[in-house]
Amino acid sequence: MNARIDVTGLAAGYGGSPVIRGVNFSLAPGEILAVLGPNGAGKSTTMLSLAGLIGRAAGTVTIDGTELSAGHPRRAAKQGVVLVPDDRSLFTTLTTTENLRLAATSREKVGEVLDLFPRLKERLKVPAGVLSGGEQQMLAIGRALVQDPKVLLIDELSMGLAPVIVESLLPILRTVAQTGVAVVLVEQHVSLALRTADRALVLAHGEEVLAGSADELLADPARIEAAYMGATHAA
Ligand SMILES: Nc1ncnc2c1ncn2[C@@H]1O[C@H](COP(=O)(O)OP(=O)(O)OP(=O)(O)O)[C@@H](O)[C@H]1O
Repeated sequence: MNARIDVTGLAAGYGGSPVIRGVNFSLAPGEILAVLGPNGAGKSTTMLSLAGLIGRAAGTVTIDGTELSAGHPRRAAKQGVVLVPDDRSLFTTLTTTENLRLAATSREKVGEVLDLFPRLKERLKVPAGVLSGGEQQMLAIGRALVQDPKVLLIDELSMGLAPVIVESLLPILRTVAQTGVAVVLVEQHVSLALRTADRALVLAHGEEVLAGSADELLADPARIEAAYMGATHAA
C-alpha cells in the first residue's frame, strides 16, 4: 500500500507512564480510519501523540515515508498532520472569518472550506462562541483544513452534538478524503463511525485488540462488543 501515514509500535503516555502501547496502522491517501474503544482506552492519547502534543515513548510514524517529528505540534502540522481536538479549541471571541484566516495557509484555502461548509458563509461575521455546536464543529474542521493537511485527525466529532447533526457532518469527511487526505476519526458512535470509515481499529487498555475493514466489523457487532470488553482478536 502507498502509505500516507505509517504508524508502527507507537507508545505514548503522561509523566513517563505509558498509556498506549504497540499501536500500528497504515493509511493510504483518501482512506478513513475509525479509532474506537471504551472510555480511557487511549484514543485521545494516540491522537495527541500523532499531533506532537505529547511525546512518543516508542515506535515510528512516517508521513509519505518521512519520519514525523515527535513532541513538536508545529513541526507535525508543517509535515501535514493536523488535529481537530475534542474541545474544538476555537478563538471564541473572534469571528468565523478571523478563526479561519488566522489558521490558513492561503486565501484560496479559506474559500475552499467555505464551499465545503456553505452554512459557515452565512455566519462569517459571527463570533465563534455564538455559533451552534454543529457550526462550531464545522469551523473546527475548517480551521484544520485551511492548514492543508495530509493527515486529518478528528477527536470525537460527535461530542455534544445531536445525532442528526453528526449524521450531516460525517459524509463531509468522505469528501475531504477524496481530495487525498488520510482521515483518522476517534468516535464514540460505533455504527456511525463504521459507516463513514474504510477501516477501524479498537483500542482497550491502551492496546489494539481488534482491526479490520469497516464493512466486516459492521456485519459482526459481537466482535466489536467483545473487543470493547478487552478481548483480543486476530485481525
Ligand atoms: N493529561 C493526562 N495526564 C495523565 N493521565 C491522563 C491524561 N489524559 C488522559 N490520561 C489517562 O490516560 C488514559 C487514556 O485516556 P484517553 O483520554 O487517551 O482515553 P480515550 O480512549 O480517549 O477516552 P475517552 O473516550 O473517555 O476520551 C486514561 O486512563 C486517562 O485517565
